[in-house]
Amino acid sequence: MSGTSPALTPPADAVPPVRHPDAPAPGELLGAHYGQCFGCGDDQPHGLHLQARAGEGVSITAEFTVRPAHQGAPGLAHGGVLATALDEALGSLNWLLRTIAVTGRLETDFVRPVPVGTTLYLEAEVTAVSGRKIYSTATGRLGGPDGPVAVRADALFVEVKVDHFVHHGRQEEIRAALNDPDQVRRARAFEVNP
Ligand SMILES: CCCCCCCCCCCCCC(=O)SCCNC(=O)CCNC(=O)[C@H](O)C(C)(C)COP(=O)(O)OP(=O)(O)OC[C@H]1O[C@@H](n2cnc3c(N)ncnc32)[C@H](O)[C@@H]1OP(=O)(O)O
Repeated sequence: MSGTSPALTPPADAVPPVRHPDAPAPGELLGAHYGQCFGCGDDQPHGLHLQARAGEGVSITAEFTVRPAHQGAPGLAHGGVLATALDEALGSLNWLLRTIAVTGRLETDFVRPVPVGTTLYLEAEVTAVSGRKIYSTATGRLGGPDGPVAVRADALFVEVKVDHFVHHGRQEEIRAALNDPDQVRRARAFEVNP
């Protein structure tokens, strides 16, 4: 069974997404938005270490290899881990729009079991934008970019200001992120919609 709930159907006044002129070129790695991010952070030992690559338009590709630490059932990936990989892939799209946004809603279909050792080939794209609301969709395929779909997700991200993190996050991490010597990562986190 699959389908998208009405909350994830763009309204009639939604417009196609516009790739930012300074977005990374197709084929370029996006890099992490925050070193400690569970989805993409290089400095996060427990993380998924997802590396997204810019595609055409407002799309990305990424690969995620399921490790023993990601199991739910014996030998199979935990669904929550797969949803995290999809969430991260979808979240990375916002860098191509140069918008900071957080996941408001994420609907996931688990179509096939994903064994440990498998590499999931993820593709994600923004489909529409309506004010602060960003609609996007993603798939994860087994064995290669043209392999069978194992997971898919539709999402609504909501644009926020940097204040969102300053108000809700812990001061020590915010300060560390502001002082990050990696200028691109700092720009991704804080300078896109002052
Ligand atoms: C320190 C480093 C910084 C890093 C920066 C990069 C960060 C990247 C991180 C990436 C990590 C990976 C990604 C992650 O894991 S992001 C982490 C997981 N997500 C969150 O923590 C978000 C928590 N939620 C919120 O903060 C608020 O609820 C938000 C900000 C989402 C909205 O509250 P806000 O008060 O601002 O706005 P609003 O309530 O007026 O809503 C606005 C519009 O949106 C519509 N709507 C809202 N929710 C839903 C829903 N569930 N279904 C359907 N629609 C929904 C709503 O109807 C309205 O529509 P309309 O009436 O206008 O038509």
